Amino acid sequence: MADGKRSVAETFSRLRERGKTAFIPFITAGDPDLATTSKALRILDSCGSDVIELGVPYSDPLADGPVIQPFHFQAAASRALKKGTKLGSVLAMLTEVIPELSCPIVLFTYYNPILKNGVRNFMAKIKQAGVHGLVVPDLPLEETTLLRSEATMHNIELVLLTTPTTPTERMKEITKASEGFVYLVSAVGVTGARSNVNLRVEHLLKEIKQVTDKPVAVGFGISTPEHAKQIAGWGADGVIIGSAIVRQLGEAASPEEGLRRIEEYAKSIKAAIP
Ligand SMILES: O=P(O)(O)OC[C@@H](O)[C@@H](O)c1c[nH]c2ccccc12
Repeated sequence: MADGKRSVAETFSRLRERGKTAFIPFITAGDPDLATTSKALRILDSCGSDVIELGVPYSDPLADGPVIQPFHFQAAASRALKKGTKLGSVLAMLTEVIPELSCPIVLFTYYNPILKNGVRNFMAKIKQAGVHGLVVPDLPLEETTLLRSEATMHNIELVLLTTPTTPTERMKEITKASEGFVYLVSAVGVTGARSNVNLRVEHLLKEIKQVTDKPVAVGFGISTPEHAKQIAGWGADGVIIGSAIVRQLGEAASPEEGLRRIEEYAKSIKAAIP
C-alpha cells in the first residue's frame, strides 16, 4: 500500500496464516479530549491491537436507524461533544497519529455526518487522514451502493454488519458486500457488558463461514478475557470490545489513570486470545 501499512483485509489474512485472532478495541474520539484519544491510540497499538475502531461522536445517534446505542457510548459521546469534538478535529488528530501506528484504523460514524460532508468529500477526507476502513451502523444494505462505490474509489474498506436477526439471504448479501471483515453483532438489544456471551454466536459463526471466506469479527457485549477466549475458540477471526474499554476511561479519576487502565485491560484481553 502507498502508506506502507497493511489494509484491514491484509491484517486479517496475516493473522489467519498464523492461526491468530484479531483484537479490535473501540474508543470514542475526544473522550474525554483528543489529546487523550491520541495517547490511547498509541497505547492500544503498542499493546498489540490488530485493528482499532474509532468512533466519531455524534449528538443524535438514534436519529436515523434502529441502532441501539449503548449507554457507555452515549456517555463517551457526550463527554467528547462537550469538548466540541468535530470530524475535522478528529481527522487532524489522526493525520498526526496514524503514521506512528502499526495497525489500521477503522472509523465508526453514523450516516448523517457523511451526508452532511458529501459522500465523496467525506471519503477523500478520511483517506487523506490515513484511515483504512469505515463502519456506518445505521446504513441499511440497500443504501450502501453509493457509499461502497465511493469507498472503493478511495481505497476505504467499508465494513458491514450482520446481526442474529438478519435473514440468511440478506446475511449472504452482506458478506458479499462487506470489505475488510464482516462485523457479527453478537446479540440483539442493549449492548455493553454482559455476564455471558450469547451462545448462538457459535452457530451464527458457522452459518456465516459456510457462505464466505471473509474474516468475521464478533462484537457487542464482550467484556472479559474469558468471553474473548470463548469467541476466539468458536472460530471468530476477531473480537471487538467497546463498552468495556470506554468504561476504563469513563470511570478513571484522570485521563492518565484511564490510559493506564486501558493498557492493563488491553493486555489482559490480548493474553487471553490466541
Ligand atoms: O460495546 P460493546 O458491547 O463492547 O460492543 C462494541 C460495539 O459497541 C462497537 O463496535 C459499537 C459502538 N457503537 C456501535 C453501534 C452499532 C454497532 C456497533 C457499535
